[in-house]
Amino acid sequence: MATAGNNLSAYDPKDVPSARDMRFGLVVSEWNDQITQALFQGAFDALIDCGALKENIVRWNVPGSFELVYGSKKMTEAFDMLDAVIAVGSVIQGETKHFDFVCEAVSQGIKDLNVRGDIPVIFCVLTDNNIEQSLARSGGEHGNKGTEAAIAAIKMAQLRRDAKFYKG
Ligand SMILES: Nc1c(NC[C@H](O)[C@H](O)[C@H](O)CO)[nH]c(=O)[nH]c1=O
Ligand SMILES: CC(=O)[C@@H](O)COP(=O)(O)O
Repeated sequence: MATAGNNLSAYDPKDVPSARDMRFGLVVSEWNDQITQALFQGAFDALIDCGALKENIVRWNVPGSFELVYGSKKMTEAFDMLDAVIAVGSVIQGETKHFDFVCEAVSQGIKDLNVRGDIPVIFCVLTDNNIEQSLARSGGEHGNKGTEAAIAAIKMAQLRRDAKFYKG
């Protein structure tokens, strides 16, 4: 099912582990900052709603979504006690094929960080045909992808902890 018909902001706190002792990094693209700021706020508010402390949330900005990969990589290296990183971006189709290359690079790059690294990096990057689709997914009619990303970050942070428990 597509996003349409799903509310990206819908979650039941009872189904989400407590984030009270978790630490999160958010790397936020400055391109389309009206959208990325709304995504950040959705993620931040959801983390707090699930028990995270403000002092345990760190934010870095990068110029564009292409730089989310490097920024997220350096964040995982800079703070070894982080439980998860959320990469926040908004890519909107323009006149050329540049959209395709940026989207491919950032999706593959973040995938690689998850495969090669230990800290989960959540893909909170909108890849839209137009600004209307972006607005609808950053607090509009389809909810906020930042909220969805925060819930994913908490769940993946807990999965990482569980995995370490079983590993011993
Ligand atoms: N067009 C968009 C970009 N383009 C910029 C790239 O992400 C990158 O910063 C530049 O190529 C320099 O390396 N970035 C977005 O996040 N969203 C766009 O719509
Ligand atoms: C995603 C992009 O890089 C794109 O918005 C840039 O616009 P254009 O393809 O018109 O140069």
